[in-house]
Amino acid sequence: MNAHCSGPLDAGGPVLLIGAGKMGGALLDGWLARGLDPASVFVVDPALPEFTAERWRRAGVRLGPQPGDLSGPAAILLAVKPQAVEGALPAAATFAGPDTVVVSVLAGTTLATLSAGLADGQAVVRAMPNTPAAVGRGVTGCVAGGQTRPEQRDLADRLLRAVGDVVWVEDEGLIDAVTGVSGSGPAYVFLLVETLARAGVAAGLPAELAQTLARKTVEGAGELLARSSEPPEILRRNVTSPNGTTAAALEVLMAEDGLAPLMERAVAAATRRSRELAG
Ligand SMILES: NC(=O)C1=CN([C@@H]2O[C@H](COP(=O)(O)OP(=O)(O)OC[C@H]3O[C@@H](n4cnc5c(N)ncnc54)[C@H](O)[C@@H]3O)[C@@H](O)[C@H]2O)C=CC1
Ligand SMILES: O=C(O)[C@@H]1CCC=N1
Repeated sequence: MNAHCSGPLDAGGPVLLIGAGKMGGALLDGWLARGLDPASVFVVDPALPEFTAERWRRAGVRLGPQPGDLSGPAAILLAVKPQAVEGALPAAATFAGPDTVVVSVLAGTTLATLSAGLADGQAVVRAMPNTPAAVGRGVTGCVAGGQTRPEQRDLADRLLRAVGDVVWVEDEGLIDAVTGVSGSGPAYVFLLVETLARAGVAAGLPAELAQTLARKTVEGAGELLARSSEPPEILRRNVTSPNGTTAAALEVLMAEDGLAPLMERAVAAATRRSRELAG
């Protein structure tokens, strides 16, 4: 697993995180878990919960740096909500130096928007991670701006790889669909747990038992998928006895109006929303 590559994570210089909520916080925890020197990590976030701030402060992370405390970090990781980009980009521009790579995880925020708020020629990477990053099992799709040098792209890759796998695309237009599949994807899986549990209740199970069964089923299936070299289709077939119970369920799920068109519509909606956010 890439998140567990050998040797402590080395960014070759300070790293500034702007926005340390769910996604930024997961990245920061991943960096610390991978051995990045906490004294080289700076965080700007005006609304951190005190217990989170205290945990990072105690780890040695430096919170709320002023421009004089840090100039030209190796990387700036931007992880505010897309709607807050206009407030956060000036801060990034203030701290960035000519060799800083600015890595954004903001949904629907294009390389052009990022570049417009930064100095001419600033290296920029647009990335789309997902929340399993919080347990080192994320997957991030990225695209690098034209001004980004190979070593800056490598640094972005190392920082994102600290929390899971990383894939690069050359065409920025693909990032909207990456968002629709893997950025938002964990929510679809959690909804599956919720709806499977509800269906269990409808089939006669007590609610708590249905929730346990649904949750453990998705956890176990995910782990089996992770550990198996078989494609999901084979793992599905392994559950399905001819004329058995699974076949009966799959007849519903794989019908013309079953899960496939529903998932296609859901991913298309997320992809479309990512494009809308880009304006
Ligand atoms: N949550 C998810 O599943 C994923 C989120 N993303 C992207 O990550 C970004 C952050 O999302 P979440 O972490 O879910 O949101 P969040 O609300 O948990 O975190 C955002 C953080 O930014 C801080 N913030 C707001 N304005 C700021 C400013 N001007 N300067 C510094 N910090 C500021 C807030 O206090 C907050 O802690 C979004 O752009 C989202 O599109 C990307 C992939 C997955
Ligand atoms: O819902 C969102 O907009 C963000 C981006 C991908 C996951 N969460």
